[in-house]
Amino acid sequence: MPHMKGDTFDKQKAYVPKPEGVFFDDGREIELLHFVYSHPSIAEIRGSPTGVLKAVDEYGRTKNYLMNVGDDKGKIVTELIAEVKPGTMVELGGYVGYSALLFGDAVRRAGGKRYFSLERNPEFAAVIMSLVDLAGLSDIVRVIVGSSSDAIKRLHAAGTLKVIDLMFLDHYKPAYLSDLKLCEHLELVKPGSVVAADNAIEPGNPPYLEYVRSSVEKKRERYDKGERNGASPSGFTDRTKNQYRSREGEEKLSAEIKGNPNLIYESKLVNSFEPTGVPSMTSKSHNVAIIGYGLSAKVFHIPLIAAVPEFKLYAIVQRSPKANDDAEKDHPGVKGYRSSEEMVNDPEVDVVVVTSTPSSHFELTKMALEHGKHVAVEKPFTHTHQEAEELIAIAKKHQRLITVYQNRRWDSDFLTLSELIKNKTLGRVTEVETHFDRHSPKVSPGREWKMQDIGGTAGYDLGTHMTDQVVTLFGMPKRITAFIGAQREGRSASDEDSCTILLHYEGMMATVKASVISPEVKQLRYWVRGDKGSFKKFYLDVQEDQLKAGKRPGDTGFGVEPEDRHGTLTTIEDGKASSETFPTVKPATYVAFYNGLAKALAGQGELPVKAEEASAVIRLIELARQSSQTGRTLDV
Ligand SMILES: C[S@@+](CC[C@H](N)C(=O)[O-])C[C@H]1O[C@@H](n2cnc3c(N)ncnc32)[C@H](O)[C@@H]1O
Repeated sequence: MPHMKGDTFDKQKAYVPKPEGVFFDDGREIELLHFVYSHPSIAEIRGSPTGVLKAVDEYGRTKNYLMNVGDDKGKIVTELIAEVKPGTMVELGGYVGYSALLFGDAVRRAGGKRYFSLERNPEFAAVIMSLVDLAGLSDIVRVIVGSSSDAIKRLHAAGTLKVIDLMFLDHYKPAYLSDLKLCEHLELVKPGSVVAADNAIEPGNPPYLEYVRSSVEKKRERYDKGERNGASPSGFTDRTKNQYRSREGEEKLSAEIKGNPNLIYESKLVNSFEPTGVPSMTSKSHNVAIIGYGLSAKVFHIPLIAAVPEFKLYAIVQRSPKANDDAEKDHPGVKGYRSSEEMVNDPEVDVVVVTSTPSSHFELTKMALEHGKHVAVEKPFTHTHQEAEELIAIAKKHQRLITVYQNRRWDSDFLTLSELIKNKTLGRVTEVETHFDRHSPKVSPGREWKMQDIGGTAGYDLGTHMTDQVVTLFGMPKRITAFIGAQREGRSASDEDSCTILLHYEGMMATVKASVISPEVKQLRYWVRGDKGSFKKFYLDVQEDQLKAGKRPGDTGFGVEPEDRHGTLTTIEDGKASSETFPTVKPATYVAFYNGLAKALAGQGELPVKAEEASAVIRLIELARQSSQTGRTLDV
């Protein structure tokens, strides 16, 4: 798409700024008609869509603000029209006809037949008709007066509208999703249809964006549950919700419609400018800088960031690139920094992702926060929980967000287990075993150097993942007993490579286990028992291996566990046990972490992992190591 961040706006064509209070329906629309019809060049304007548009722009520049799509954003859609060549195009929300003139003309030039402009306000609709007539576009543009959902139903029932090749959504924000689902339901929007939505990011339309970006599986799950459009819109400000209320009354959404969950949307965000010169959409896109260019950056963070449209990989800090390992070569166009100090002074950086060695997390995170950046820290958050608390305080002071990449909260088998526990299938849980075992009896320095300066891999690496999962499900334990040591031959006990951590709860014990000596055909992952059932699961989540093999979020099968790896659910009825394979849920995938962060940055949700939660986990790891060193059970 042509208009990306960095493009400039031609100030000469700027409309007058949008006023804080009333900005439409105060007589300006009729005044616009008089302005156009009494224009000195009316003779040349007649019959010319471009001429009428020019006159409308002149009014917006010299008289009053108009909520038109404008020249810049308009270009994105006219280019789309030239590409898609729609036979039939529909716009929801016509206002004074700017988009109808611009796009109706483009549809005609691309060989299309019909442009429907749906406008709820009859006075605005009359303005559109008048300008369309003046521009000589009456043969192609039809203005339909009424609320979009009623109009769509009527056009469909009359057989006038059979398919929508291209749809432009620019009306009542909460109706974007309900009207899209209505069009899916009536099979007006079907495979091959293209939908362009204005203001999806700014001022924002989270329900719509979430829907078009959801997987078919997720949509189907909701559909099967009977989820319909909410009659009362959520996720919008009152100003947006009530925008047209005073004149038009309450907007009625077609709440009975469930849509077609089987459609797959390819979703793209495009940055541009409002006709006033205010950037549209760009303001909420965040430049990300990654500190460190090792496995974690390459395998996890970079592909996941690339999957979230609100983020742009902007810079990578790599201290010493090598001929065969050079971030700048691997990512042309991304800024390369040799030092984090230099990077944090770059005002373009919005979010810093810290993937360097764990012992450096504290200092680098502190520095980034103090330079006004939001920070996502790779796990383990810090070495000590005092450090973690200090970072939380610094983030608060600077009003920045801080989160920790505890990605295993989005392991598909963990989400499956969470479901089983939440819906009480297992009854009252009495024992949890969570394992991260492998058979690697030889020391492999490549894997472990990263953790050596904070005491080996066991507690801080695998321990933090698994403890975080347990705490996410059950909260903080009351006491802790641990054995953390070395299983590999010839290692001193302080070279921790394995751990058994017992987390004591009221009436429940959780065992967190990481072993490096575990000769098995298939490794145990979870064994969770309750008074109604038990869940046993082998194998690890597939995402890490898939990412390492080059598979990317959005690729077919990403995150999906093969059926022969699914877990077993055993339940008891009348004292008799029976077992069945229990399907692993379809994954939210690790992208959920960055999607959550984007939402939190937009003020539309909580952080995906709260730093306080990650700090509590570090505290448990510290206690576990202390318990192991002293041979005692410790209170938490
Ligand atoms: C942002 S303006 C449209 C601007 C227009 N597309 C352009 O670029 O020239 C939004 C319009 O949607 C109309 N509208 C709001 N809710 C509507 C609904 N449910 N059905 C049809 N039109 C609606 C408003 O009356 C307003 O004129």
